[in-house]
Amino acid sequence: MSAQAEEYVTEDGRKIGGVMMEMKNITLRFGGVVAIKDISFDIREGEIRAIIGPNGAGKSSMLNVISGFYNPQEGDVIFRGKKRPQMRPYKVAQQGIARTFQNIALFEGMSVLDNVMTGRLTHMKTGMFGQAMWWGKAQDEEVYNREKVEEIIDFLEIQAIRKTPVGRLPYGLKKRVELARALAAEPKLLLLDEPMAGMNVEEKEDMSRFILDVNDEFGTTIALIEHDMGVVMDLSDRVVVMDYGKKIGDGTPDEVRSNQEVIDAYLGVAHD
Ligand SMILES: Nc1ncnc2c1ncn2[C@@H]1O[C@H](COP(=O)(O)OP(=O)(O)OP(=O)(O)O)[C@@H](O)[C@H]1O
Repeated sequence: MSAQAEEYVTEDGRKIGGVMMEMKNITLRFGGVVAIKDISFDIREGEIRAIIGPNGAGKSSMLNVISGFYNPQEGDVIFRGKKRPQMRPYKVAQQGIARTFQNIALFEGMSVLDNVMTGRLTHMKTGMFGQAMWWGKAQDEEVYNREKVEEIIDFLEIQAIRKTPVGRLPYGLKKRVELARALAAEPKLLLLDEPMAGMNVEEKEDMSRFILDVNDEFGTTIALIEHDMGVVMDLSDRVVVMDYGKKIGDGTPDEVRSNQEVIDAYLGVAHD
């Protein structure tokens, strides 16, 4: 556990609040494979929290538990003080949790704008029937959703490509569009699965800046999986380290860097 037990302000002036999400004694099995073994950790309001570890350590499985995609066989997920019952991922999304994927999951034939618009779906109240019956209200909602989406497109500096089909974009920009779509949901907790994977140095710098800006500007809490240790140590307030489904480290970047078990299992060995 990290030294910071109370709310605190980071060196760069960001406010970290109380516990937003608590993972308590989580165990997740796939048949005979134990992907997560009795892991507990928390995510605090406003922080950037990383999950690191070697391939197959269970990081994606953990992100999928947080997003409600997998239900652990044991343990509790506590969100803002309440135990979360087993629920479908779209219900979890409605609670304010959005994510991006390790392998980009966008609609390649659709424009950037339309892709980002799909991120608003959790906020749309009227639906198609309502739109037919109650045209005025649906139209107001559409205008509001458009404004939100345009705001995010400006924020992530993708105005110039807003009409471009996503399939034509280079990899780094697709990753940014995926971030835009997740942000369009106005999440309280944003989950990023390897946001830097496959990027060159310049693209990584851009993505790091956007992640920090999102956290700073919107106060969004962020949990991310990432293999680039330079990025992880620069961005994160605290880091959880997993190995073979177990938690072997948890703390500030400095604490984790000097943890011998973490060095032996991960930091001291070459990885992608
Ligand atoms: N849907 C699944 N069915 C069966 N086994 C799975 C499934 N998903 C993950 N596993 C297994 O669970 C373990 C943890 O996998 P997971 O993908 O969570 O690790 P990871 O740390 O995210 O790895 P990577 O860094 O390679 O993405 C592995 O042994 C993996 O083979």
